[in-house]
Amino acid sequence: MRWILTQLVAYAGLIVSAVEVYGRCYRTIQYPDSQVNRLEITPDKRFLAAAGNPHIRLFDVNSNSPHPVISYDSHTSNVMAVGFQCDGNWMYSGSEDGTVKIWDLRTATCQREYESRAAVNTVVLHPNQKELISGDQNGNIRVWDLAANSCSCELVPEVDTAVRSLTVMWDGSMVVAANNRGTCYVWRLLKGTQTMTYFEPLHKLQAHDGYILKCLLSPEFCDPNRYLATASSDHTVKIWNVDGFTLERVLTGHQRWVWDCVFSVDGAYLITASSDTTARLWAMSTGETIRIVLLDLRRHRSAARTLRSLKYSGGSSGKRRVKLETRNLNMSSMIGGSVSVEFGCLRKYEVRRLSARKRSGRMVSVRASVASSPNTLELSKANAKQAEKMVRVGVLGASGYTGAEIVRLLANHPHFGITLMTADRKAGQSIGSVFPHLITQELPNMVAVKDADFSNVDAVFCCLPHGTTQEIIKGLPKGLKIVDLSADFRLRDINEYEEWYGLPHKAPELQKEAVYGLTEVLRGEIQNARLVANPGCYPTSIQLPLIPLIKAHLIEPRNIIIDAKSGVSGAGRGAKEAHLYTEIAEGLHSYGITKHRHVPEIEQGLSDASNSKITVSFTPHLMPMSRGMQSTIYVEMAPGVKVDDLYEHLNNTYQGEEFVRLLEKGVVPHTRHVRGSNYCLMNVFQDRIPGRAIIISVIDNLGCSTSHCFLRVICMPEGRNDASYILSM
Ligand SMILES: NC(=O)C1=CN([C@@H]2O[C@H](COP(=O)(O)OP(=O)(O)OC[C@H]3O[C@@H](n4cnc5c(N)ncnc54)[C@H](OP(=O)(O)O)[C@@H]3O)[C@@H](O)[C@H]2O)C=CC1
Ligand SMILES: CC(=O)N[C@@H](CCC(=O)OP(=O)(O)O)C(=O)O
Repeated sequence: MRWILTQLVAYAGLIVSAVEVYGRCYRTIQYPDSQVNRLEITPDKRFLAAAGNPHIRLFDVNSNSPHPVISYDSHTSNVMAVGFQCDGNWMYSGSEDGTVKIWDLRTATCQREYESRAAVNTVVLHPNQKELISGDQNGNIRVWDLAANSCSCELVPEVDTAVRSLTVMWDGSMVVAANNRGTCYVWRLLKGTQTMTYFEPLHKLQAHDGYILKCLLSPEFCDPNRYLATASSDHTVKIWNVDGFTLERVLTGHQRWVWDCVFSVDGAYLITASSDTTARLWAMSTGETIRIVLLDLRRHRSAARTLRSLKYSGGSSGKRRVKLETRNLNMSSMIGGSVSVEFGCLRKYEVRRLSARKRSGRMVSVRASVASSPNTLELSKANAKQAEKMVRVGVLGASGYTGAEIVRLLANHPHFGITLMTADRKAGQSIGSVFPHLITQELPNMVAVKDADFSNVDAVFCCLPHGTTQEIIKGLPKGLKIVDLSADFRLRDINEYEEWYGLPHKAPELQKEAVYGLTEVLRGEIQNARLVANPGCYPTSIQLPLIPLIKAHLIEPRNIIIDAKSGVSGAGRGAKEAHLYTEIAEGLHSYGITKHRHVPEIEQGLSDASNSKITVSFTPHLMPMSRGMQSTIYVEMAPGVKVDDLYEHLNNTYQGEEFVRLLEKGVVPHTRHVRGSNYCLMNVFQDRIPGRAIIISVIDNLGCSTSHCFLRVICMPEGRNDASYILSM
């Protein structure tokens, strides 16, 4: 038997590696400008579709050309689902942009588009080839009747619980939807009178405690036995007997989330793919692992999202089966998300005959190429515990104020493990000895940046002083996702950086790819960025209220006056005379008047919002408090605009945002109310001078700004609070 594993890596760079069962990668295809979420092979096995962001690209399976044959370009966000009509005449896709599309394969034109109104996570084609079924992030399942060209049915099994995966029985008799709460909903599919297919509720199955990332019904050749496989974030895959939905087996062995699974054509095997960087082949008869393939992620440690999906390209598509062409178990691969394993497709009788004749040979071949286990096994005990988590994080500058804050927020997080921490003067020390509140955490000791090993790191928080950061980031492995807390990559114009920071820019090339990490404003761009420049504390508190008001032309872009105050921790932990207790306590003072380094950052963000150059008067003050920040902003309203309009607009803008809150009218935000939190609280008041308004915005400089783009998402409510979402941020 020969398998092909195809592996996709989520971030820029490598995407598809095809791996034979012998463990040898025989082809790698680059998809340099996006992550890849899903792969699928055409029914004729000639082309591989890779769903990225926001495009889908088709590669010739049998060619060595690194270039796609064609690109499908009209989605505007991550494409999460892709598949083909059984004759390969058209392709369907579903995207986080909230649409399901149908494409003419040859001309790459979008023939139809259906609005789902929420990010689409999964789409399947009914075996009748006439209905698409989609599942979305808000928990809706919709049936799109292709003949009527409309949505013929809408089901909401659990409100606001993301539908992660859908699967239809090969004969079109049943559909299963799996969700983020570990629940499967099963419907019997009946021929409808008004609509093509009628969904009759059949069963509700609490399959896992964690998320179900993939559910899959067994193929035709498995009959009369029928199984449902569910792959979960709890590291297991469960096999359910569809007859009564009793638990048949629990497949244990993966060390991290299991993203995908696929049955062999005869249903005798299951292949699973996990973020532990392995794919496993399981015998359905015993539930044992026959083979583990280590997917080569050495260069792509950041790709926890990598091993998303396995798919089996052979077999039937219901009654209208795809052309069956191979006699032995050759596979034309396909994938979804990241990994695809493929067996060839055989007629039913051929499978039976072959499995009887060749099974032993197949087993030998499989056993012979068991791969070694991942590097995580070599880690120390503390590290190993952290490395088991979904995303492995390195904190550079963990002995500083912001670094410690990130360690505090991540140390007990279910999906994030801290596998590396660095310090400068404190290199060699434990985090508990520097910050005793972290003494109970099992974390690795801090090391100097030059001694850091990034082989078990997926993402890095760089909490180093500005000026030191550019060169350090330049030297980091290219596959890492980086959130830089310093100011070193915030200014697009490097001349401005040099002018305001008085330093030469040492990584102009990297500057071009850096994305400014103000989540509420630039979430889409941040999702695709490798290097995110976390906003400064003052700019965070100022831009969050002003950007929406400027964009909506509710305030004048001139005469903006900002009076801002910061706690002393804003200056970092390094010893400076100006920050001694005796210099700070019992008084306040202004600093950086007209020349504070945050001015160009604030003006950059506001100018982008207005599409014209905005200048501001900004004066920061140091307050005798350890943490907290207030910006009091005086603005001129546009003609005819009232304070209530500003209020309503901010209210609407931030309604869906967890961490930005507009207080009740008249309520004054206090820095004490946000201490230790991620929140930005704001309010808007009428000035006594007609036509002017006063905006007050408070944050915790160490909480809100430190953690702005990344941690805000980590702390998102259920549904978005998962590592895959964060890695795609
Ligand atoms: N404080 C705040 O409110 C905010 C700060 N920021 C930015 O975040 C970054 C970190 O700030 P903060 O945590 O306050 O700073 P700290 O001074 O508290 O910490 C700096 C960290 O960097 C390490 N470090 C210092 N110099 C070097 C060097 N040359 N090479 C390698 N490591 C070094 C220090 O190690 P050691 O302790 O061993 O010397 C320490 O771990 C800064 O760029 C800051 O501008 C961003 C948002 C808010
Ligand atoms: C009190 C104090 O000194 N604050 C710092 C800013 C702190 C901050 O968070 O700015 P960055 O994110 O750019 O480091 C200052 O005024 O320079």
